Amino acid sequence: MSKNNDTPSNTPEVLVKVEGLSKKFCKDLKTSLWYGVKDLMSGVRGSTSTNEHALRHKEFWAVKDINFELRRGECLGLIGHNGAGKSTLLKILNGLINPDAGSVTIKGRVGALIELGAGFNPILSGRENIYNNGAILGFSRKEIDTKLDKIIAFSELEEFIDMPVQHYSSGMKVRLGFAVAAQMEPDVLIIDEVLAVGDLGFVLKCFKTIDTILPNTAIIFVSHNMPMVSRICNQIILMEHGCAKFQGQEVGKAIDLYYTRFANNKSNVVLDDGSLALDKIEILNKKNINDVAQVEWGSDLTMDLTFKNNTLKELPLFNITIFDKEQRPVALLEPNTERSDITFSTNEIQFRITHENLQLSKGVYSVNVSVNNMKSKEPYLRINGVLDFQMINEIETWPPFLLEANYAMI
Ligand SMILES: Nc1ncnc2c1ncn2[C@@H]1O[C@H](COP(=O)(O)OP(=O)(O)OP(=O)(O)O)[C@@H](O)[C@H]1O
Repeated sequence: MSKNNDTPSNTPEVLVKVEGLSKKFCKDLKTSLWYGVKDLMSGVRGSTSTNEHALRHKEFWAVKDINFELRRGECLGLIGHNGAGKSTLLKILNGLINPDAGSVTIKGRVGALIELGAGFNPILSGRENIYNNGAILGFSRKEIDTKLDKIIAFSELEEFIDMPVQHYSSGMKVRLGFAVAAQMEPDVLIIDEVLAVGDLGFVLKCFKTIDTILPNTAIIFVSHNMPMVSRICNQIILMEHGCAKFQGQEVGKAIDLYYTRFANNKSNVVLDDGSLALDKIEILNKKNINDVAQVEWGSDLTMDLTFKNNTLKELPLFNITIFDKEQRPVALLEPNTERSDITFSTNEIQFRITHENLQLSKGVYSVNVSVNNMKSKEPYLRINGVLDFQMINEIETWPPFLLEANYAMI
């Protein structure tokens, strides 16, 4: 199949077209087998006893009415909670399972990296599996011969290439799988979460390869790793219980929605020696929507904190850290000193903390508070996730800060 097979208008051709795709599963094996027998019998009789769009007792939609088109040069990210239906959708696309409704049209060769080790014969060596997989992709033995060295070199498995794949580690299987899938120059490349088990060096190499092949390939990428998704995808489907909850090219918006689903206001006391207890923490200049405090980009972040003082005789040190949605610390609010304006009594400790012009980029953040002895740094109290807040801004960005900038002629 030609790689420069563009439509006359010069828009890259559509390589994947998915229309009304749905797949239902049954929660119970016995019932599922019984439905299977019933369907088989009605198939033999030539009647259709079931409506493919209806659910029977104990059935549920693993994938429900998914529609999209993907062109050469585009990368679709599939994100969503565990069990949302991402892998099922990929398996339908790869022809591993049949849908109950809808259709899939794929043009060209499909390279897939779906389940770890799937597609490999465990008793065959890495080298033999390369030939097997190449043949499945439609390459002749001669064509595979010409690509073999490149595939082995990419996988960095030279030493182990004649060992049975069943003795490979998870990372080694992924290396071999990705090397075959990518080096065979597929028209459509399907990648499931499997990249997560590769080491950093290999993942970086995979990204570089994806960048190289993307102009000629349509890629479908499933991941829970949002930095990876934002790095390579130009469109997203956020799946929830089989359905597309969000679909479009606003990658940042989809990622934001994904994170909001996991935001919770449950705090977690990880250390408490009883010296003091947090009574109240509140963001002041916020808009409250759906229980999540919203802070406008560029406005001040002001929080009031009140602690019940049980035994402390001297002002402690307060560390307030802001974490992003991946639980990476992104900022520490400058700790207090002995001279800071803090109400300190034998019953209560109270203060207002302000950071002016907060320029964290759009997204959900959480706040951790730790309290230590001012001099010895001995810990009294540490609470993770005391509150969540959402930065709001029109500009979608992935980097943690969106810094105000002035432009001038020079
Ligand atoms: N063969 C099957 N029989 C019955 N139920 C299945 C089968 N395969 C998947 N499911 C169910 O379908 C739903 C979707 O599963 P799927 O593996 O597609 O989710 P996912 O979004 O890929 O999840 P994860 O993020 O955990 O990989 C789940 O409830 C799962 O239990």
